Amino acid sequence: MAQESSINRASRRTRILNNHLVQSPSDPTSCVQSNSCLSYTPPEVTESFDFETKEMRKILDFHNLEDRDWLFRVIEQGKVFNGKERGGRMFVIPDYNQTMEQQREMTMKRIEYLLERGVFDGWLMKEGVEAELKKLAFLDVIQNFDHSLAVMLGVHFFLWGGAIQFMGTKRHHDKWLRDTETFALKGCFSMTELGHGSNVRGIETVTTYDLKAGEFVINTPCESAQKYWIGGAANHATHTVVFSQLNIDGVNQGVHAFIAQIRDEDGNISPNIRIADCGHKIGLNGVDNGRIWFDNLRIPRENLLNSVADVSPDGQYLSAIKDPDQRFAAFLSPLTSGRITIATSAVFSSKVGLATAIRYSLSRRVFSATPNGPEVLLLDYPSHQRRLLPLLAKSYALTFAGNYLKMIYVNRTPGSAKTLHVVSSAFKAIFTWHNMRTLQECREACGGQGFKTENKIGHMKGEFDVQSTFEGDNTVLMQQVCKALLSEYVAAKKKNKPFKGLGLEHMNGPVPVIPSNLTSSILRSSQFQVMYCQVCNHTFSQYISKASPILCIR
Ligand SMILES: Cc1cc2nc3c(=O)[nH]c(=O)nc-3n(C[C@H](O)[C@H](O)[C@H](O)COP(=O)(O)OP(=O)(O)OC[C@H]3O[C@@H](n4cnc5c(N)ncnc54)[C@H](O)[C@@H]3O)c2cc1C
Repeated sequence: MAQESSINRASRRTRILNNHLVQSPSDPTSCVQSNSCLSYTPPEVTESFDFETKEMRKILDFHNLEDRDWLFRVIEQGKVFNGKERGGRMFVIPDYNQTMEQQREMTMKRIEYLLERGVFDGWLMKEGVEAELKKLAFLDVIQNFDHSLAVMLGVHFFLWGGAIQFMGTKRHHDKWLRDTETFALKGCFSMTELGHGSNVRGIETVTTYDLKAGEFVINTPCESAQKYWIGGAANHATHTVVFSQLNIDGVNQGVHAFIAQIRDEDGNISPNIRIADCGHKIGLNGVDNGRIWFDNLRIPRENLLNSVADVSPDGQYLSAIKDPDQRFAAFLSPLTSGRITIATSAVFSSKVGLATAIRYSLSRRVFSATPNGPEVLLLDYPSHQRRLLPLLAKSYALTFAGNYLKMIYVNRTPGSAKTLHVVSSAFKAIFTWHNMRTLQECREACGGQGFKTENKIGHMKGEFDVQSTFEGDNTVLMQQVCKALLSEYVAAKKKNKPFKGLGLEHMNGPVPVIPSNLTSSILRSSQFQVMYCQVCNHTFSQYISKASPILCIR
C-alpha cells in the first residue's frame, strides 16, 4: 500500500469524490487510462516487508512447522490431489465439478495415498503432547486442501476413534484402536437422529439387555429414531459407535454408547441393518452422509463402551458416576477434540479467503482520481480497507486464540475439563461464524472474480457452512457457554472468591474510570478498548447480581 501522510490521503479522497460528483464533459472513454496489457506480480515479489515473514509464520502456525512442510510436499506430489502448476507454483484444489459419487471416491483415494505415506502413524496408538500436536498440525494442513477429506478423517479418528479411546476401556482399545489407525476398519459416529439433533438426551434408539444370550439388542423403534447425517455411513463405514437409551429391566438409564458392525469388509451391509443416503449437500460432497436403522441388532455385552457405566453378565447396571447429568457429560467428551479441530480449521479458511481478497485488492485498480489519471488501487480506498482489514486483524487474533485452545487440549487434566468444554464450545461458535462472515466479505471484495470456482472462496463458503451446525449447533453451544459463565459468576460471588479460569479474571480488579477528554487517539488505543470492556463487564455484573435470583442460575 502506498505510504502517504493523512493530509495527502484526505485531499486525494476529496479529489476522487469530487470527480464522482462533477462529471467531466470530455469524451467519457478518455477518463480511463487503461494499461496496455494486463500484468500481475505477486506483492511479495516487489514489496518489502516491515517484519520477518518467516518469524510471523512461526508465531501463527506455532508448532510442527517442519512436519507441516513435509505434508505440504506430500500433498503437492500426489496426483489424487489434483495439483495444477501455474507460473512455477503448484496450486491444489479438489475438482468440485465431479459428481457426488466421484468426490466421495476421491476422498477415499486421498486417504489411501496419505495412509501409504505414513501420515496417520501414531494418530491413535501414540500418546502424549508431541503426538497430539503432530496430529493437529497434519489436520491443519489437510483441511487447507480438502475440507471433505479433513471431515472424513475427523469422523474416523476423532469421533469414532475418540469414542473408543475416551468412552471405552482396555478391552476396546486392544480390539479396535490399531485397526482404526490402519483403516483395517472404517468407523463412524451415530448420535444424531431425524427427530433429535441438539437435544441428544431426547434420542429414541433403545437398547435392552438379553440376559440369557449375554447380548445387547439395539432397536430403532420409529422413523424419527433413524440415525441421520452420519458421516461415512452411506457408502464406506464398516463400524459405528451408536448412541442409544439403555433400558435395563424396564428402567431407562439414559444415553449410552455401543459398538456395532454395519458392513463386512467387502462393503456388504450387515443383517438387521438398513442404510440410506442423505443425498447431495450444499458442500462437503466428498463425505458420504447416511441414515441408519437398527432392526433388533444383537451385539456382544462387551461392546458397551464402559468407562463410566457397565452392565454385568447377570444384568446389573453399574456406574461409579451416580449423577445422571455428570454421566451424560462424560458421554459427550469425544466431541471436545472435534470442536478444537473445527475451530482451528475455520481460521485457516478465513485466512485463505483473506489472502485471495487482499492480493486482489493490491492488484486491482478501479476509477481514476482525475480525468486521464491512473485508476486507484482497490486497497487504497478506505471503504475497502474497512471491509477487509478488521477481518484480517480478527483472524490474527483468533489464530493466537486457537493456539491457546490447542495448548489447553494437549495439556488437559481432569481438573481442566470444564474450562476445555466451555472454551472449545465458545471458540468453535465464534471462529466458525467469523469464517462465514469473512468468506462472504472476501467473495464480494473480489467482485465477479470471487464467484469463480477456481478462486476457491465461493466453494469454501459451501464447504465450511456446516461448521456452525455439526458437533454442536453454534447457538446452542453459546447458550451453554453463557450458562456456564453465569453460574461461575454467581458461585464466585456467593463464596466471595475472585474469578479463576473461564476468562473472567479481568473482573477481579476495580471498575476503571473512563477519562473525560475522549480524543480519537484515546478511543482507538488498545488500553481504552480493554478498559471499556471492563466497564461494560462491571455494568453487566451489577445486572447479574440483581437478576440472578430471578434467572435461577445454579
Ligand atoms: C453435513 C453434516 C454432517 C454431520 N455429521 C454427523 C455425524 O457424523 N454424526 C452425528 O451424529 N451427527 C452428524 N451431524 C448432525 C449434526 O450434529 C446436527 O445436525 C446438529 O447437532 C444439529 O441438530 P439438528 O440438525 O437436529 O438441528 P436442531 O437441533 O433441530 O436445531 C435447529 C435450529 O434450532 C435451534 N435450536 C435448537 N435448540 C435450541 C434452543 N434450546 N434454543 C434456541 N434455539 C435452538 C438451532 O440453533 C438451530 O438453528 C451432521 C450434520 C450435517 C449437516
